[in-house]
Amino acid sequence: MPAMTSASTTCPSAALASDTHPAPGIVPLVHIGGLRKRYGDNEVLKGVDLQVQRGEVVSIIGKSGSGKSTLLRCINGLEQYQDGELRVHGQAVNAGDAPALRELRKNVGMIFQNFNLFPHLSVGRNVMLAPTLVTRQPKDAARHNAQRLLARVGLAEKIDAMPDQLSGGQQQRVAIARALAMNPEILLCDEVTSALDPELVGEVLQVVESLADQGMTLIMVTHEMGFARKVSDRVVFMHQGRVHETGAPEQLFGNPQTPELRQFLGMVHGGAGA
Ligand SMILES: Nc1ncnc2c1ncn2[C@@H]1O[C@H](COP(=O)(O)OP(=O)(O)OP(=O)(O)O)[C@@H](O)[C@H]1O
Repeated sequence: MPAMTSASTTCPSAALASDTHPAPGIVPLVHIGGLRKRYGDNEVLKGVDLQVQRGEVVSIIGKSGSGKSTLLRCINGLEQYQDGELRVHGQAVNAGDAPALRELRKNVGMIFQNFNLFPHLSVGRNVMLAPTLVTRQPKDAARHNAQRLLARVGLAEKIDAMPDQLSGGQQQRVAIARALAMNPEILLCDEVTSALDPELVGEVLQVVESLADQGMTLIMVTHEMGFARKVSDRVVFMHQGRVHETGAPEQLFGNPQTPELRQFLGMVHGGAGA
């Protein structure tokens, strides 16, 4: 994980909402500028700016309804946006362009709150599905790859089990293995522990942390403040559809600059150590 610094939390003004600027010549893996997204009359993203560098671990926090999931879904092309720039790997993300989306999904994996495994397919077939369908990987190679990925999430022996034979934590770990099957450069994690019983949260966070340690670029929406503080290079606080404050975890949690962030941290876990 590269050490990221942010000027944003040192300047308590409009700069709070601005993002870290990469050194000249370094193209961010994800570039988001002035992104706007509406559902009908409800403008959910009101000009989001965010740059994510290769290998960076970014956590997005904020109140319910602040637009966190919508932002992730835009990055993965699951939602159309109305205005602004959104580029992954230098390529514009356009939810209406099916061939471009197929390419995007090879680079960007996503894990959802509710696992979204195919219930009628075995664990192994769930993991093999995208490589065999999208990149026409031969079945033997895909199964070998699935075995390797399931071992990585501690579930090698479950390759022939059905999803309903697994606990929620195990299902989520299969979902992570499935997301890794296309060898993505970026993993988007949308509240991946929210649907789990508390005793199953740790095993999933451990897998996510190991991916972070291995250099995976991660953008995570999370309500696990302690986890965000521990694994992130940078934390982004969203408020009312904008990036309101951003910075290194120790800055953001330890020295919040805006009343909105102070209030939010006060609401969750008594401030996650803030
Ligand atoms: N498919 C949709 N159609 C219409 N409105 C939507 C849709 N998805 C989200 N919204 C609205 O967009 C706003 C932001 O939702 P979003 O899920 O992005 O927030 P969030 O910050 O991720 O919240 P939470 O922490 O509760 O998941 C909310 O007002 C929500 O009702």
